[in-house]
Amino acid sequence: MMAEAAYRGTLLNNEPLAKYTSWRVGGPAQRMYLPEDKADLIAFIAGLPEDEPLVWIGLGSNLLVRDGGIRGTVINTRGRLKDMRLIDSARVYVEAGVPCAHVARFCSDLGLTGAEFLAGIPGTMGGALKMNAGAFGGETWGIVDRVEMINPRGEVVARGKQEFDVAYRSVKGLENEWFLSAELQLQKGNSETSQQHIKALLEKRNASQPTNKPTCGSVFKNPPGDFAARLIEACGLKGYAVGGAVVSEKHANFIENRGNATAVDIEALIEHIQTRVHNQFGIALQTEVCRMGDKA
Ligand SMILES: Cc1cc2nc3c(=O)[nH]c(=O)nc-3n(C[C@H](O)[C@H](O)[C@H](O)COP(=O)(O)OP(=O)(O)OC[C@H]3O[C@@H](n4cnc5c(N)ncnc54)[C@H](O)[C@@H]3O)c2cc1C
Ligand SMILES: NC(=O)C1=CN([C@@H]2O[C@H](COP(=O)(O)OP(=O)(O)OC[C@H]3O[C@@H](n4cnc5c(N)ncnc54)[C@H](OP(=O)(O)O)[C@@H]3O)[C@@H](O)[C@H]2O)C=CC1
Ligand SMILES: C=C(O[C@H]1[C@H](O)[C@@H](CO)O[C@H](OP(=O)(O)OP(=O)(O)OC[C@H]2O[C@@H](n3ccc(=O)[nH]c3=O)[C@H](O)[C@@H]2O)[C@@H]1NC(C)=O)C(=O)O
Repeated sequence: MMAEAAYRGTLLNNEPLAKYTSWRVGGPAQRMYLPEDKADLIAFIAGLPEDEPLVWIGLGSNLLVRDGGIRGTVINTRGRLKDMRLIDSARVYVEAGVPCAHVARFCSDLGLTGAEFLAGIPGTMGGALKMNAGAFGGETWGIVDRVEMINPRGEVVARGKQEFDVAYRSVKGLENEWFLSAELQLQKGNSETSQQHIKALLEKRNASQPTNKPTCGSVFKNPPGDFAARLIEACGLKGYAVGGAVVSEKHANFIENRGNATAVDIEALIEHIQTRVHNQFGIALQTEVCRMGDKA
């Protein structure tokens, strides 16, 4: 590792990850780096051995970290890389650690429209770019113009949207590069209308999803032409539990941690659901949630 004086952020050893994931499960990170700001993160990565395994996390709202934890260095942007500013009339610069909800609010306050759908997505902009997070007809890459990325040598590269192969909850073209920031292209609109839109979307979401429970959102992607939740409910799996992990009674594509779930419980429940849906409907559900780390 590099000399301590060379960076301004915080380096933690053997840091438990459960408190950084919305499911509240996961073993320790061998090392975790909390950068002071973007320049500090670039310097930190440039100073690492090129073969140091790097894993990035934002708000951990789409992560299943296994109980054995993660080897190498976890870059945690939560509460860091949080600059956001208006570039010109309808363009916004946003760093990877900014929560999606803050982007939605910032844009609506400025009378810019297009980012309202981000309001209820409990992740960072970095996670939203990686996942092409979307809701209620909006998708992250629908409002992205260009991004700034970093590679394992600490080199920063500007990339245009056309360099990525973007689809439903999928972004290809990211080999060994991570997001530092994005430039969003919004439309001029009306602040009050945007705020009302956000309110309506949050109400809709709270009515159908267990937003106050520890979950990772939708566990599975929707298969073409159908809904994972419909299939899981039709298999009679609402309320089905493995250890502390249970299929939500409110929304069948959500798995709740009842308080004492382990990653093993959650993975076993995921596999059980896949088997049951496959046996009954012949459909192989694909996970949306990102699984990482070692088994305990
Ligand atoms: C209650 C609830 C509701 C949800 N609703 C939605 C929804 O409506 N729509 C939706 O799409 N998702 C939804 N999600 C899932 C989740 O919020 C999104 O996928 C979100 O974009 C994840 O962001 P994050 O910062 O938490 O990423 P994390 O979970 O921390 O990481 C997710 C992935 O992104 C990678 N990553 C993180 N930061 C970076 C970076 N800077 N550069 C490169 N890779 C990075 C990680 O390595 C990992 O592979 C929901 C989750 C919850 C808990
Ligand atoms: N704690 C739990 O049991 C659950 C947590 N989660 C998710 O886990 C992550 C960590 O939560 P927590 O430890 O409570 O941290 P915080 O409540 O401190 O939230 C961290 C950031 O996430 C934003 N956020 C929190 N909830 C939501 C939401 N429902 N929709 C949009 N943005 C949200 C917050 O925005 P703002 O500053 O505007 O409040 C804040 O910027 C968040 O993504 C949270 O949504 C999901 C389900 C259950
Ligand atoms: C939460 C996420 O994203 C969400 C996003 O918030 C919402 C709103 O746009 O639309 C998707 O959910 P979804 O497809 O389950 O949307 P919903 O409208 O709740 O349900 C779809 C259908 O499934 C049925 N349904 C839903 C829940 C349930 O328990 N049982 C059931 O049968 C509903 O009746 C409806 O006909 C995204 N999920 C996926 C996998 O695409 C996420 O990705 O983590």
